[in-house]
Amino acid sequence: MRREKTAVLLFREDPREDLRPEEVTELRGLAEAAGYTVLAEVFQRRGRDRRFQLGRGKVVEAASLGPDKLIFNEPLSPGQIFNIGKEFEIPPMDRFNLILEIFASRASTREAKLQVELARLSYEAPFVRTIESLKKLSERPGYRGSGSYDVSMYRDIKGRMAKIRAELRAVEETGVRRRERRRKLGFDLVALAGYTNAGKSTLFNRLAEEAVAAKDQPFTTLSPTTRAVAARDRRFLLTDTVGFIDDLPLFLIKAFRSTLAEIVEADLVLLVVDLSDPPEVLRERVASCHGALWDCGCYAPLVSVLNKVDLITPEEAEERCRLLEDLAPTPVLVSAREGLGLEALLDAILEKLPPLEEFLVRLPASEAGMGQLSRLYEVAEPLEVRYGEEVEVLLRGRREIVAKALRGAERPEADQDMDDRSGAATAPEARPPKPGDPPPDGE
Ligand SMILES: Nc1nc2c(ncn2[C@@H]2O[C@H](COP(=O)(O)OP(=O)(O)OP(=O)(O)O)[C@@H](O)[C@H]2O)c(=O)[nH]1
Ligand SMILES: [Mg+2]
Repeated sequence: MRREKTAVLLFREDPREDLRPEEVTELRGLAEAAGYTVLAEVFQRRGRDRRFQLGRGKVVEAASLGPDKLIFNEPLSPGQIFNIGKEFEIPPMDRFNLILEIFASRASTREAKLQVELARLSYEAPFVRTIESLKKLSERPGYRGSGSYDVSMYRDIKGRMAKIRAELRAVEETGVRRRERRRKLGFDLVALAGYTNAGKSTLFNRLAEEAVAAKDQPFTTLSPTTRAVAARDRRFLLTDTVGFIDDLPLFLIKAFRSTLAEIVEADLVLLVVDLSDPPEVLRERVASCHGALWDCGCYAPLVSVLNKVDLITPEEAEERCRLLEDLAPTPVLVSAREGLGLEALLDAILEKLPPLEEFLVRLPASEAGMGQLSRLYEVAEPLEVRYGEEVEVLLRGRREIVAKALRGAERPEADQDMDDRSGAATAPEARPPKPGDPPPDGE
């Protein structure tokens, strides 16, 4: 088993300005989201120390607990990173490094991974340069403060960044095509969004378990963060995303957006809220989620998933629902961890997805007709099939998608990263002999 990672959090309070309690909660939340167990929180009210950010004594106190990382709330300068690492032999990091670490662990697509790597390099480049020059001055070689850099690394960074940019241009294109194709094949896309640590991934796993994963469907292995789910009589793709974080540094915004591409394409967004957050930050966080959704161009309908009800009393839950009334449309109370409220959530999801219609379709009882039939099965749910001189099939699905499948057109060439078994069913020669043969008429 992997040993757990530990950290001590260090906060410097400016003598002229109190530390906001939300800042403490947020740094703790970020550290936990990055997988650290927080051993202690250390506070000091003083002006900025040039060498260590906080006073030497406070850093000694933190270091004596023996954590893997010292996490500072305030941004560290390259010099401070160098000094702290050298003096206390525990790598320091600040809020930015922490957010980068979270993004790196969450990025699931190639594009997101590249964006995160690019953000990391552009952020660290000036640090590496400073640390290299400090190293040359220092008589102690082998310093490993903010990652282990070789002395010549700065020179390589610019080259690596250029390479990543080139690869990104190629990858962005395939992402767009993949999503288009998914849509053509009749899957609705449901995306989980919300503040970091709200419980999105926990809910994702629950829903994927609960709503029988559509095993026979070709998309179950799309990516670690997208699953095909069949709930009641509806199937959809469920996608987990990286959480929103307040005051995202500018250099990270692109990386963040690319992890959110799925949200922009979604037919429905589940906005997950941690209802156990203190009431004074709750509204602010939900509002900033709306802002982030708006910023990334997501205008899909929302279901508000008010999570972690197991941590509060029913009275508190009711009070907080009222508090969020105007910000949380279609609220559903759940506990992802305990599996409470999932049925009601599925009801809400199914109600909000674009409606399905029923169609009666007649196909020739030929090889070509059978090809069409299996293609229809890919994109719509068969309710009844009668075989006679013709094949009559009653289907439920989305009108425009059924129509396209019937035409058999729009078959993109063999695709990149999708496990697509539909190709076998509709070979090009098995397409309908008469184009536009029986149109779905909603009979
Ligand atoms: N008590 C309680 N804890 C929960 C519940 N749902 C999630 N958690 C806990 O909250 C923490 C964060 O959950 P995640 O599912 O990782 O949150 P997330 O929204 O995916 O976080 P990011 O990926 O960082 O944005 C974990 O420690 C979960 O075990 C819940 O219903 N009740
Ligand atoms: Mg998550």
